[in-house]
Amino acid sequence: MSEMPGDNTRLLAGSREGRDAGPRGAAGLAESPASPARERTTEGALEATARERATEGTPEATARERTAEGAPEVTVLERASGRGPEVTVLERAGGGGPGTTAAQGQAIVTRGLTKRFRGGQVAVDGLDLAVPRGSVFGFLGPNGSGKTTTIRMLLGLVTPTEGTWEMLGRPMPGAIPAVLPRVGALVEGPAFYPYLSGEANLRRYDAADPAADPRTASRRIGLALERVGLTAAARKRYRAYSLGMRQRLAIAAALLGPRELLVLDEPTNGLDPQGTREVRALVKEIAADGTTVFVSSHLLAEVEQMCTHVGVMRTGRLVAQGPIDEFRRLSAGETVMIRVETPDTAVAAAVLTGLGLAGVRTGDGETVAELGALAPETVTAELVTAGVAVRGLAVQRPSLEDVFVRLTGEGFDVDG
Ligand SMILES: Nc1ncnc2c1ncn2[C@@H]1O[C@H](COP(=O)(O)OP(=O)(O)OP(=O)(O)O)[C@@H](O)[C@H]1O
Repeated sequence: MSEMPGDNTRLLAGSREGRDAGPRGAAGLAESPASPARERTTEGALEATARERATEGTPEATARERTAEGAPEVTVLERASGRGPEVTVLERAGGGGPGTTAAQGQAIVTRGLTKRFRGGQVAVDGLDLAVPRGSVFGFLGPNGSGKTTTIRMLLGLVTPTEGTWEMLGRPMPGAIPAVLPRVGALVEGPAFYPYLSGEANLRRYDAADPAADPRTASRRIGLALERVGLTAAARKRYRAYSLGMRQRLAIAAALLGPRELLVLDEPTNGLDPQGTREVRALVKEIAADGTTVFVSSHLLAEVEQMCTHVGVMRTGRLVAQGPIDEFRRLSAGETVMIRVETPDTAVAAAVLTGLGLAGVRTGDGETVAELGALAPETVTAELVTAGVAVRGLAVQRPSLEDVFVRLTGEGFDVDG
């Protein structure tokens, strides 16, 4: 999505006025604006802040969960309100104590990054992002939640209204000339010529980069094609490429040169299932080579498959962030339910209550309870012994999506 011409937002630090500057025309940012207050936990732990987004005056409940022995602690402060809590689960930026700047362990750090478009639309609101080096960071959020705008700010294509950011340990946008050559990006797909081969297209692309040495172009292009698995199809015309091959060529264009960070905006959007699989596999391969990958998506399933870390956006705000394993651990700690399908709902309820299960309730042809530590086979045996006609029995374990919905109040597309 491109910025409106004449956007005259300005940097808080006042280093630039008026129009956005291109990547090479950017001036330095000064001090970071104050970040929102945030509950601190111990070194390496997750941090959490909760903000009320429901009605005033509701009682505040505090829940502290220790997920596992020695595991990072997640503090969830929530208001007992009708809607889900708004929780920011933030991993502390790379081991830095108070007073340290963005740690070298982070590929991207933002503080209070905000974009307000002309007309007042706040596309990104006070973003505090921490993307560890070596991670595959899934930037997850529904359409319109501010992912593209964030990526464009990170790359210096759109000027933030407020906030600061660092990439590869350097303050931006001042360090853009030094940093961007080490960053590959795919924001809007590059336009390729249909009648030229993949290789010839990359050659044109490479030639347009003033920083690229023409004497080493062939080597760069060969390596990029090899990296995305298109060496054999290098001389085929672009129009004969499948959707997946086309997207892999676009990623090759972002990989012309050694990159420490690859930024991909919805790289599987519009692809067929085969193309989607190819791109996901490629992302994993690139990450396995040591490149940090920051990839946006509106599909939770995709982020789950590809990513080691996740940041969740909703209406311009980052509502949860951390290693995907931590979210998995949270989901493992959630209540497992048992659902018994039976015409004998009252007897079944009595059996489950007798077994000490909590939250027993009956519905139309079913009895439901929290399974707790009991084995489902124990429950089944007791039901049968009591003469309950069991037509079906299901154990419902919460999914990662359940955790995200609880944390963010937001559902995600789960197809693909
Ligand atoms: N140039 C612009 N001028 C005004 N509003 C804009 C501009 N670009 C984006 N927006 C608005 O900012 C919000 C966030 O858009 P953005 O494209 O960043 O979201 P997204 O999460 O990437 O969604 P999508 O995947 O649909 O692009 C949207 O409401 C969008 O309409």
